[in-house]
Amino acid sequence: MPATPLLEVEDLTVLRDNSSPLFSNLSFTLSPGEVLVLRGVSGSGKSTLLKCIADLNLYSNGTVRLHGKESKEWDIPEWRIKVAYVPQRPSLLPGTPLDFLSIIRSLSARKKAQQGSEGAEVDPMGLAQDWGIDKPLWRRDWGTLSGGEAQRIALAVAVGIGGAEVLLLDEPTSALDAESSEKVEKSLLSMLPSLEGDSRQNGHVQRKGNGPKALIWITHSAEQADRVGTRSLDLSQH
Ligand SMILES: Nc1ncnc2c1ncn2[C@@H]1O[C@H](COP(=O)(O)OP(=O)(O)OP(=O)(O)O)[C@@H](O)[C@H]1O
Repeated sequence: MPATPLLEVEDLTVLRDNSSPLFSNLSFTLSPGEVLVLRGVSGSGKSTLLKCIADLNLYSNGTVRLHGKESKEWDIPEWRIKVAYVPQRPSLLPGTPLDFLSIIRSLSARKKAQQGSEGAEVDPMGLAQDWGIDKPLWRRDWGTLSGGEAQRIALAVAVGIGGAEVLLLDEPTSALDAESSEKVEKSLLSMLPSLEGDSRQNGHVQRKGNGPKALIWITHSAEQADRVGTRSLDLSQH
């Protein structure tokens, strides 16, 4: 019997307001170590697909499973942590990044206490600092941060609180310069587990396996898609 996939999307259909499908009967699976790059013209439904997977958007048909279980079989905080959506514009969040980190930490601490698990953790503030974010920025309102600062902080929180198995990245480096973007790419890839028996795993990055197990990554850059992806899906064709 084949092993249960890490993430499984089956026959997912989302309708537009006028009832025509945005995409229909979309199916794929994701294994540990994979980076699925989502491509497609603007408006083809890439963000909507990530939000459906994160259970933040309704869909008219289909199933999403993590380790063989649908979101309703997990409790919601657990699903939010394990299948974490990192928005394209985190600067729309209320309060400061530090407030946000405390809320997420209390949710995940409660969960871990219930499960008695520790889980590998990367310090979000340390990680963000590696990406050029000084500590005082965590005390500023999201709305006062630049797009690139907010993106790096939101990513560091998603990775750093631990427990995220699939990270859903909505153009995570769209506001960054090329150098910062490649730094973020390398550290995200380095946290993945290795993809067994597969040569498409961004060979130059040493994998430590201390972070999320797999990524789904929206990008409009063909170069970035080549650098990070082990596989790609073009939503314009669905
Ligand atoms: N809440 C909503 N209500 C109605 N329509 C929506 C909603 N969210 C998204 N849409 C529409 O669904 C379509 C897909 O949007 P989505 O943001 O998923 O596209 P995308 O491929 O991520 O685009 P981009 O590359 O521009 O970010 C668009 O036509 C958008 O206007």
